[in-house]
Amino acid sequence: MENTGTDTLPLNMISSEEQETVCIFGTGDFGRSLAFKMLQCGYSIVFGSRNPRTSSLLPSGAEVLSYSEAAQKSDIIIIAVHRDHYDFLTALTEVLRGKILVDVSNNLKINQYPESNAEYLAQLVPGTRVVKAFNTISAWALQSGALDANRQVLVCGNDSKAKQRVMDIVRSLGLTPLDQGSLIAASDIENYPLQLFPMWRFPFCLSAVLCVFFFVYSVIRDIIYPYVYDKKDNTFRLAVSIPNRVFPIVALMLLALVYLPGIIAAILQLYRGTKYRRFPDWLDHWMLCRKQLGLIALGFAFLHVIYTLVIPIRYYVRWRLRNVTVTQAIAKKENPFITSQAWLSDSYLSLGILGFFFFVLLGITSLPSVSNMVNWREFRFVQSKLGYVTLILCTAHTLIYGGDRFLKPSNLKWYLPLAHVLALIIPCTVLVIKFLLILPCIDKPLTRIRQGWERSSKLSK
Ligand SMILES: NC(=O)C1=CN([C@@H]2O[C@H](COP(=O)(O)OP(=O)(O)OC[C@H]3O[C@@H](n4cnc5c(N)ncnc54)[C@H](OP(=O)(O)O)[C@@H]3O)[C@@H](O)[C@H]2O)C=CC1
Ligand SMILES: [Cu+2]
Repeated sequence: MENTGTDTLPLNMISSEEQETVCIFGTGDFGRSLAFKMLQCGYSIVFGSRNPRTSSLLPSGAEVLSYSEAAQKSDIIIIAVHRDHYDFLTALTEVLRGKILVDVSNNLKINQYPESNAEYLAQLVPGTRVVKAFNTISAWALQSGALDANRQVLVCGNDSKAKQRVMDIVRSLGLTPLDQGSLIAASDIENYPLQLFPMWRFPFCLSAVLCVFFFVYSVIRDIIYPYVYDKKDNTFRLAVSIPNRVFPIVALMLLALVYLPGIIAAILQLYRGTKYRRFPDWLDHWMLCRKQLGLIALGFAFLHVIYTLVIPIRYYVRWRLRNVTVTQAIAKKENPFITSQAWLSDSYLSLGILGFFFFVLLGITSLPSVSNMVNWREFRFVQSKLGYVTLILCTAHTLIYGGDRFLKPSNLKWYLPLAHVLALIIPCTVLVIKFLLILPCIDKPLTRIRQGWERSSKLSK
């Protein structure tokens, strides 16, 4: 078989007038979209197809040949065919020898096959240089030019020259290649487009479960209980009062859960006496999604703030205020001003405002554009110190609110403060243990473990 002249020249030796020819196998959606884009960027395209004839669907300017004819036109061949149909390539082994095959395929499920599609292709057609690329870009995005969402093309392959050439093509299409290493990375790259918010799943599920639990609890307490015992219709509370009880509780619990894994990890390290042992998988995963947990908590805190701001304009609140005033006027009674009450109410509001302020600051510093501007130590300082300040303020806010509302002797019924007690268990535990951990008698051995002292002293023995 004879090769045409250009395909053996490296990219940088081709003069600017001469277009690089790239071959695309498969005239389906993806093959066409990629060809369209590449033609725009000055490549010349040869399609390989089972029935080579030009159709109106294909971009003009592209040649369509049979698979084996097309393969001879270029030393880069993009395989825009589904993995299930790769078999025909075995018959082309001789034509394809030494060429770069670009595997763009995706699967329908995560880990659908024992080996990645790219590794399978490399086994199927020995003597070729397989590079995985383009699978993270959709045909639609290529054609519509709507590439602001995801411009990143993950690339991997065992042959570094081949990989480099594919990355050059990616770059010339206005996309950003990201070198992921050897072909072993292909299975991760293939799973990537199939994942649905992997880091968000646990935080979402957890917050949904917490919301439902506290919502049901509040409905029983504020609506069903008064109805059964006093025949009072409190259903209007479903709209504002109950959400405004559920959201702050969930926000506080999630914020505490951001700091709980760090504490569990510290206890584990203290117990094991070394940092050189892997944490259990659940703890690892929990540590990795702390940022997502924190951002969801911030979302709930936002909702709590907004719901709280509308309290004065609620019909029920205005009605009660007027009613109490009128009743007192008729009875010629006056409410004494209780300074301790004023203190309690003002301090819990102030703690809430400050807690929210630090919470927002925490959220802002976790944005990549901000965290890129601080070094690791500064980032740790902000996320840890500021985080604990936020947690302390929000816990104190809830504590005073709960105490003020529910621990008055007249209100003290077992079912009343349960939600607040539950909400406070985790934050208080986290804060108490954190306080113990910074005591010198515990902090010193922990620091030694974290600096790897135990290991070096063991090694020197
Ligand atoms: N569509 C997308 O958005 C994306 C697709 N991909 C990947 O690109 C590859 C192609 O996808 P797409 O273009 O959407 O798929 P299509 O079904 O639209 O096209 C597949 C092409 O494969 C060729 N083919 C070769 N052998 C066979 C066979 N035995 N049966 C059927 N077709 C065969 C056909 O071309 P011909 O008739 O010319 O021989 C056909 O047009 C897939 O591996 C996919 O995972 C990756 C990222 C995004
Ligand atoms: Cu509050």
